[in-house]
Amino acid sequence: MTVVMNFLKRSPFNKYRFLSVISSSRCASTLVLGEHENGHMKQSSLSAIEAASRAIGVGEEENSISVLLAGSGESLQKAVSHAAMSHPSISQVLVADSDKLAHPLAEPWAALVHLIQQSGGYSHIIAASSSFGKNVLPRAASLLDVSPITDVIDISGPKLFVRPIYAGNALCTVRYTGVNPCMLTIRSTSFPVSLNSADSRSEAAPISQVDLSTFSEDSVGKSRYVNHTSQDTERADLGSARVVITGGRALKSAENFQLIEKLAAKLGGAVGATRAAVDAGFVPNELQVGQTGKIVAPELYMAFGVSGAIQHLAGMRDSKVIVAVNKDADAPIFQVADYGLVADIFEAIPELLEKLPSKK
Ligand SMILES: Cc1cc2nc3c(=O)[nH]c(=O)nc-3n(C[C@H](O)[C@H](O)[C@H](O)COP(=O)(O)OP(=O)(O)OC[C@H]3O[C@@H](n4cnc5c(N)ncnc54)[C@H](O)[C@@H]3O)c2cc1C
Repeated sequence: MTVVMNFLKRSPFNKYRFLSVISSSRCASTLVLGEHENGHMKQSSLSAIEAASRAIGVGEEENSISVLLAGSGESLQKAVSHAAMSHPSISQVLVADSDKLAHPLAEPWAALVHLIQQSGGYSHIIAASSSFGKNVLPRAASLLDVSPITDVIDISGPKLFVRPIYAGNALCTVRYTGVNPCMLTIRSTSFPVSLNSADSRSEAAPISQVDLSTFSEDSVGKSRYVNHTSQDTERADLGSARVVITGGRALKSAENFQLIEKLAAKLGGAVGATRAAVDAGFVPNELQVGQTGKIVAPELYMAFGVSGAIQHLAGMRDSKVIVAVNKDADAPIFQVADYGLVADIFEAIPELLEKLPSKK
């Protein structure tokens, strides 16, 4: 289905651009899968709306964007009110209110998307490349018998998308030539929502209830909700933080990793970790940055005792300013760093903690 057509060299990270063909059609009507927590639509879903509004509508006369929220109870109602005011491009908010959808489980959600597509006939369905989106979208695509395009970082036209391949060492341009809907997951770091466009509506978008009378029960009960743990809300969210302070295996223990946490607190940033640090049990898995962890692109990324393995770089190389501290002058992290310090982290971090002013 995917045909590689040409190769273009890309600098400075030795990336290559491929053009491959998957398929095409005209008018855009987009369904965005909205994730919500504590009565708020998540920032990553706002990025999915931003992606839909910025790019899918290119060259189209009209691009209507419907945002789908599912769940039950007060939290859903609050999230719906938030979503309806959250972005100027939203045409309507669709609400699927049912106990069967109380938790964001992939199987009932995929069945819901299938049901809505039957009546809505959307040209595009978009979700953020979060655990939720990566879980739901391929299942829904399978029910709709289309091939999804994942991890999109740029949209050149309604059916023309750019996505990284080979751990971010190459970029692939994909043309979708399949039938509707064209289904995408997008990297939220590539579609930041500007403060001007968020919260800039004077009136709430219309809200419609989804008719669930034909919702299939078959999908319910295939997976079971156990519990939900959420990151410490005091700390900046790793996926959207402006500053990320990351520690590697060199920290040696969970106790020493507190140096990274103290520095992050001082700079008002989020804590990140390499897979080696996670595997060694210094910090939980949710802090892992990289190919198999979170993708981040903060204003400032500081890496302490991180070698710069290709799988780690895949998750942070798009950061605006990269600072690396490593005692090995030949560590690969220095090849992507804007500022590098060859030093022992157990000397450098305490000195930084002492000399840096605290964030107000
Ligand atoms: C399929 C696959 C997926 C993967 N996904 C990820 C991923 O998502 N994220 C990820 O991070 N990794 C991932 N990895 C693992 C990756 O290949 C590396 O093993 C890992 O990133 C290394 O972590 P590290 O830099 O902390 O450790 P190391 O490679 O051991 O590097 C430690 C560094 O610390 C330096 N150092 C040691 N002591 C000090 C000191 N006192 N002061 C200063 N510097 C010091 C050393 O010079 C060295 O450069 C993946 C691997 C595979 C195979």
